[in-house]
Amino acid sequence: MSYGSPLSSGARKMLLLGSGELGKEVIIEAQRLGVETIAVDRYADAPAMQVAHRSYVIDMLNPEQLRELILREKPDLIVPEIEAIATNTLVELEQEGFKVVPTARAARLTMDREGIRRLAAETLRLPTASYRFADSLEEMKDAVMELGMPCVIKPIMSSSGKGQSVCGSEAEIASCWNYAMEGGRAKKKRVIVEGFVQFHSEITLLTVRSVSGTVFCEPIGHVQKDGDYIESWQPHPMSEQQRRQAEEIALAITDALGGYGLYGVELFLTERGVLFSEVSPRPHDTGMVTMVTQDLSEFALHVRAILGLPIPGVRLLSPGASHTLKATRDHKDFRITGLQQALAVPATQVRVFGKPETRKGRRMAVALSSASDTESARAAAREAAESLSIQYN
Ligand SMILES: Nc1ncnc2c1ncn2[C@@H]1O[C@H](COP(=O)(O)OP(=O)(O)OP(=O)(O)O)[C@@H](O)[C@H]1O
Ligand SMILES: NCC(=O)N[C@@H]1O[C@H](COP(=O)([O-])[O-])[C@@H](O)[C@H]1O
Ligand SMILES: [Mg+2]
Repeated sequence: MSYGSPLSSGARKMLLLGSGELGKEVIIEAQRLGVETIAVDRYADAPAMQVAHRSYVIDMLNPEQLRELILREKPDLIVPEIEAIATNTLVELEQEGFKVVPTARAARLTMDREGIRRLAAETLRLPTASYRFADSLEEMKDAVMELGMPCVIKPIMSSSGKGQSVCGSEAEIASCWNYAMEGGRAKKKRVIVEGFVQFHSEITLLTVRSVSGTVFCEPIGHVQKDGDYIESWQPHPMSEQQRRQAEEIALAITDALGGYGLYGVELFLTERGVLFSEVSPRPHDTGMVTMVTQDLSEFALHVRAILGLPIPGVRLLSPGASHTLKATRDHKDFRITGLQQALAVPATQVRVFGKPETRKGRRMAVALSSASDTESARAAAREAAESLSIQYN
């Protein structure tokens, strides 16, 4: 394989659909290999746009706008960075000869919770939480009564916990439905109701499919609040049996989705074994920790894999942890403070995403620490993240 310099006629062009903090790191890694990068999102000045060669603001859920841009740019690689994309258009474009990462089908199936859950639980027979789908408050009531409480209600199209709630009593059913309707991103009024899993811990198993075969990273443990991640660490201690089950599940789901790229397989570790939760066909937020733990971060691995380059192995260089900084209100005029104190914590780095606006609960930065053990790394990353704050003017 050979290609010219970025912006020359022989350049290898990567177009990223979604331009958040994860995409920003993907673009940086692609540029390190001399790839021309184009960032796309629904709003201007998104993090990845700030480091790409050029960028576009479009409604990525609009099939015409998406097709028009891709035909204009003719990228060598189309790299979905979020779920909210007109994925049927990606399927068509793939049939027309474009390369969608890892595959257009993987993007389509993971775009909504129903596609991936039915593939995992019904086709592949992987163990998951019990679940039902519902299209109205009435149907949801029946599903909740059938599965029992507590249960978890999620819009079928949402991410980072948006519109997700735990229903603990009959009196809460209507407010859970309303919350899901507000938090879902598409017009679809459909929810998944899941039995509440009493897990000991939950992990992300980063799984890379490349020309060299499938490679697993060390498991990443994480803590979520309101459906969104707060801290993660690597490696997470697991028994031999748990590790075997986790890898079997990850191999089954990633083989079924196919293509080259890095997948984030989310799993619950429970008394009755390892359960599949969901999978991202792209770098995972909890995997930002790999920027300080591995020789190749999850972003470097994704880029290598999708370019068709070899990945002979991944080395964990040190235990490490990440801890997020989240905004507490919606604002346009703000400053991030506390870097002085945060970076005084030994073996610690910070990524400030550069998002143009805050929203309540929006992730704005992350602290990353390495240490001789994960507990010390967690304490350091927490201390650094808690030193940071957002000053709203
Ligand atoms: N059935 C369940 N039982 C118990 N906890 C759950 C269940 N489903 C989800 N959770 C909790 O909520 C978190 C977020 O859920 P999920 O991953 O389905 O949402 P998401 O919006 O897709 O998040 P993201 O986009 O960040 O991956 C999980 O990591 C877990 O902590
Ligand atoms: N759990 C998925 C996830 O973390 N996705 C990351 O968050 C961005 C959206 O952030 P925003 O909502 O703050 O714009 C996405 O673009 C991606 O980088
Ligand atoms: Mg998740």
